[in-house]
Amino acid sequence: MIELRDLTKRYGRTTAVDRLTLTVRPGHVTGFLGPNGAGKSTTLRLVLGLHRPTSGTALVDGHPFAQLPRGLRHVGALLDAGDVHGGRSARAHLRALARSNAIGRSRVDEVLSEVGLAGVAGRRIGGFSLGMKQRLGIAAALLGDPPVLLFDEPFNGLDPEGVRWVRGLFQRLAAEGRTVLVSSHLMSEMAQTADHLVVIGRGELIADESLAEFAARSARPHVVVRTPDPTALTTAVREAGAAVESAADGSLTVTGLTPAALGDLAYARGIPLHELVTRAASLEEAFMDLTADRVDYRAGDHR
Ligand SMILES: Nc1ncnc2c1ncn2[C@@H]1O[C@H](COP(=O)(O)OP(=O)(O)OP(=O)(O)O)[C@@H](O)[C@H]1O
Repeated sequence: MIELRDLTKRYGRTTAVDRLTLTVRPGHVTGFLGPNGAGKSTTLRLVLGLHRPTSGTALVDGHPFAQLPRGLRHVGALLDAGDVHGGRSARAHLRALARSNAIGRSRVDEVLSEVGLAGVAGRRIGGFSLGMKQRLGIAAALLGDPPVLLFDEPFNGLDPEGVRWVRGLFQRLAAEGRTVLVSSHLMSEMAQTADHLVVIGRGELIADESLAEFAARSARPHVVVRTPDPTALTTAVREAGAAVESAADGSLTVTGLTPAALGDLAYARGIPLHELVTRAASLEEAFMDLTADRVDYRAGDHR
């Protein structure tokens, strides 16, 4: 279990993490989401004791990580897959980690085959692709068979087969009763990976709930209509206080009216409708809505 209490980290005038209080529970894959610069990596680094909090606490199974001896047996983490000594072989890299954490040598070959790198165990890491480095980072996280695992953007550089494998691995680790926290800035990745979501923006907690609750709470149903008189319908919808957007295929997407209200409105104005369907907002849209006013970096934003 990971417990954050009022966790705050400031770098000069930037507040990267702002009074974050939450509990990440075992038995779940928890997706840790937020736009670029939201504070995800900083939070993971605080949990691992790589940075000191300005205030507040981060506990792993009741203790600050730095106080846990032989850390890899308590927490496995993949932070930056590129941050490894390129001159070493994959096996030598993992053996060094195993030695300093009092983990048996045989475990190295076990995790190498688990992540699919057994065939290249003797090759220099410097020649590895990004996807192979991600697999090596995952092997390092698994090395100590820890109850708590943290992964920062683990899908970077993985091919579709790799993505599917990582998803299955996370789900298995959670089913074994471990705490699995996975950061990403892409909701679409998390929708198929996590069963619980923690969303932050500008260092603050925005949501902490199951994937199903997130979808239900944030769903903003749209009604998609086709009419031979889109101009009249657009005017009518706007006069009714709802929003409407036209698509390249000629359809209109209406937000803020039920299908019945929209049908009645068109009937009252004598506007024929040729199609009327409801469409749930995607999780990606729900995420964008939720974080819209907490995005630091937006294309076309001149500040
Ligand atoms: N060492 C540091 N010194 C100064 N500012 C920092 C440092 N590390 C992070 N920050 C700032 O803290 C904020 C949060 O950054 P962080 O990397 O934790 O976000 P993130 O959610 O992981 O983003 P991304 O999805 O882009 O990786 C950003 O404004 C960043 O510029």
